[in-house]
Amino acid sequence: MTTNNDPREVEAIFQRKRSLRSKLRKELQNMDPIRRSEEDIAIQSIVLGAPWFQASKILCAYISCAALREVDTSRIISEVLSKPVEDQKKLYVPRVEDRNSNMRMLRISNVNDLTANSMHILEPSLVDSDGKQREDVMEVGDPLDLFILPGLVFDKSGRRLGRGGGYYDLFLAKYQELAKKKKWKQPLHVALSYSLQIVKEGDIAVTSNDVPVDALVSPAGYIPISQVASDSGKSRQYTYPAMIFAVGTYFNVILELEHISM
Ligand SMILES: Nc1nc2c(c(=O)[nH]1)N(C=O)[C@@H](CNc1ccc(C(=O)N[C@@H](CCC(=O)O)C(=O)O)cc1)CN2
Ligand SMILES: Nc1ncnc2c1ncn2[C@@H]1O[C@H](COP(=O)(O)OP(=O)(O)OP(=O)(O)O)[C@@H](O)[C@H]1O
Repeated sequence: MTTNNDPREVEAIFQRKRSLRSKLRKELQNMDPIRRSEEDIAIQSIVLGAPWFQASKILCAYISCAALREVDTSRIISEVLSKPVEDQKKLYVPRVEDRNSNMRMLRISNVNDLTANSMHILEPSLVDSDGKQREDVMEVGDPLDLFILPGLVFDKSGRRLGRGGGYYDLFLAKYQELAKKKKWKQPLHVALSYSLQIVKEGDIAVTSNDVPVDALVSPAGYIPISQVASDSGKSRQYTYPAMIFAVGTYFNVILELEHISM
């Protein structure tokens, strides 16, 4: 991350971002639809099978918009919502508040909770079907485990370029503050990306507001970037004390058995 205060430098970065965004928008529009749907299936299968997804209890995900050529999340969303409410992961999805980059993440427990907004993206209403105020992720007493993030362009150092609204960067910054204040572990930030959306390092210009991701999921697999992401990718995590305990228990059992057979 760079701290840029010089307005000319910031303007140059915004210009580079705008031109990269328009290049990628075109490439996504031209992507072969069969390839796109194959990649949608591959990416979502990787997420659904991942230990960090399966273990997550509270997560935020985006509701994909086909017209924007976003990686499909419908299988992930329906998998979460297919469980009875009492066994369901708590799922929070974006709702745009205003034009000043403010969005909230509200809980849904059913796909019928969503209606299209002015940008044709499905969003939750403020109140649920019982007239109750929807739960906001910023007001949940427990830490979020996972963010499943959209974006237009990514690189393998964790840089992410969104659609230019700044909604996610602002929201992620606010959530990071909250987690820090509460002394919670930060949630894993995972972005979903078609293969053509990953560009070489150095191509994405960033400012100090851009929040990096921990990992990418592309059709080629899970791409961990941060140390937590590498650890989260392992299906079983043994800490040293746990290993010593396991080995100790093994020898105790052997000794007990020998004792019995004597
Ligand atoms: N599925 C999804 N939901 C989301 C986001 C997102 O990126 N994806 N957002 C993440 O911020 C917020 C909404 N922000 C958005 C920002 C721009 C556009 C959009 O239609 N952009 C057009 C270009 C508009 C223009 O510049 O004239 C485009 O990208 O083609 C949509 C949503 C909250 N919800
Ligand atoms: N933490 C923040 N606080 C205030 N403004 C912010 C913050 N993050 C981003 N913004 C503003 O949002 C606008 C767009 O930012 P940027 O180009 O980084 O968006 P993006 O990464 O494409 O979008 P998004 O974060 O929604 O995916 C900029 O004007 C930027 O100043």
